[in-house]
Amino acid sequence: MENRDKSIVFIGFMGVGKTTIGKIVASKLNRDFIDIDEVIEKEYSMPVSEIFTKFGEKVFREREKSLITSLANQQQKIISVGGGAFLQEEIRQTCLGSCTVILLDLSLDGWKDRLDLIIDSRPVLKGKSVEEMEELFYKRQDIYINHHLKISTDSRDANEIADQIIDELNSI
Ligand SMILES: Nc1ncnc2c1ncn2[C@@H]1O[C@H](COP(=O)(O)OP(=O)(O)O)[C@@H](O)[C@H]1O
Ligand SMILES: O=C(O)C1=C[C@@H](OP(=O)(O)O)[C@@H](O)[C@H](O)C1
Ligand SMILES: [Mg+2]
Repeated sequence: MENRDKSIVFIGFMGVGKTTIGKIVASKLNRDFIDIDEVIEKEYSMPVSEIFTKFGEKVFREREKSLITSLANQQQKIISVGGGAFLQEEIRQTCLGSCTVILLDLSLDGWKDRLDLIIDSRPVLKGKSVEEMEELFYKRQDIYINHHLKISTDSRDANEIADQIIDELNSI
């Protein structure tokens, strides 16, 4: 598949802006946008946090895997996956092999400034101390190492970041 036909997959830690920026990039490129969490929430008619409590994380992870692996081969989609999706080897391999994977990067300090916005809706953060969240933040960076393009999002608004992504996509 030509690079320009490949779907784009946004990865990165929860709260970096995958959903927000993916949506803007899709709209600017006039492409379909798929947020995996939103699809699963619609299927279950409940937020991810409730899916975790009622059905367990394993059920969520299985659905996340089947959706991503079936969408990754489609052309020209813009897909935002949850921050934990790349924990699964099969998801990583499929996305890296078939799509352009863009890592949205954010410093720990930048991330902490956003914590209030996400704390109530991310079950993985529930009940964790700041130290435990920091540990998770650094541990998760290992799964994001493999990507095709990395974009820093510190102190920049989502629209500006989306424009940079579109510029950089033209040069790969
Ligand atoms: N570049 C940005 N600057 C400031 N706030 C942002 C930026 N990108 C996203 N946000 C805000 O951060 C929160 C998490 O964004 P979201 O797109 O849901 O992240 P993710 O999908 O990576 O978890 C939202 O409240 C969103 O409005
Ligand atoms: O990192 C994770 O394990 C998760 C991230 C969330 O998505 P965002 O990265 O969009 O917040 C969502 O999939 C779920 O709460 C689990
Ligand atoms: Mg999201």
